[in-house]
Amino acid sequence: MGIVIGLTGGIASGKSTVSALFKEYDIPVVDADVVAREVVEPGEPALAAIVDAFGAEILLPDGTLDRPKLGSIIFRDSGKREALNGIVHPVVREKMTAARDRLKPGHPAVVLDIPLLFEGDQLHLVDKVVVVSVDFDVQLERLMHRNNLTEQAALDRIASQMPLADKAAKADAVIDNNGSIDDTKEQLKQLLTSWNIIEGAH
Ligand SMILES: CC(C)(COP(=O)(O)OP(=O)(O)OC[C@H]1O[C@@H](n2cnc3c(N)ncnc32)[C@H](O)[C@@H]1O)[C@@H](O)C(=O)NCCC(=O)NCCS
Ligand SMILES: Nc1ncnc2c1ncn2[C@@H]1O[C@H](COP(=O)(O)OP(=O)(O)OP(=O)(O)O)[C@@H](O)[C@H]1O
Repeated sequence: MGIVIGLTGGIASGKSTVSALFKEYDIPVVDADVVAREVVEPGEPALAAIVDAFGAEILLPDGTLDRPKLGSIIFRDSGKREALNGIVHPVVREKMTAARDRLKPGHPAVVLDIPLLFEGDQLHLVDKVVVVSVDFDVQLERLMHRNNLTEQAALDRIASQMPLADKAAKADAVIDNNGSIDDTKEQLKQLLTSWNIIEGAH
């Protein structure tokens, strides 16, 4: 029976980057962001609930969710963010739990990549928590660059989450992703070795 690792961090701190490194060890990763996209596809009940709460103008002409528009609303307004979370999170949690239970028996470790693991009180889903951490200025720079955001929009997104340092303080292990990908890869290898998930020579 595999150990369930909760992978979290701040927005753009490098969770997807570290997820890809876990996969190199054949450790399966279930990504909450991917699940959260699936549950709002056209025809899904969560999309209908979002339209009820935010109006039909939250849809693109083809009936799919206008993600940049919804993001520009909810990252600036905590009440609206809570309304969206209340619609999407229960469905995501149910699907993450099912994926975890399906994968756990066949693998030495399973990773649940959950950005809001702490904020959403989802610690009960996992056995250990790994936080991917970066300094604030690196996070801001990478976020602005990756999402092509203004500084203010990037600051709003960062402020909508628990401070990364608080997450790091609560983690079982912290991966420092300020340096190169190779530095990060080496830290993951050390961690998986010390938790007896891989052998040192791997
Ligand atoms: C607001 C939405 C439409 C914006 O979509 P967009 O494509 O721009 O961003 P994406 O989904 O790729 O998320 C990027 C990152 O934003 C952060 N984030 C997303 N939603 C939230 C939220 N509700 N609160 C705080 N941070 C969030 C996470 O770090 C996530 O990794 C989308 O993020 C969404 O539907 N969010 C609600 C669901 C959710 O909480 N997802 C996070 C994991 S369950
Ligand atoms: N060690 C690194 N050196 C340079 N760039 C990096 C490094 N790690 C990640 N990045 C870049 O920083 C950005 C954020 O990384 P990534 O997408 O992995 O973060 P994330 O935590 O998964 O983000 P989100 O919370 O939005 O899902 C990406 O553009 C990625 O290519």
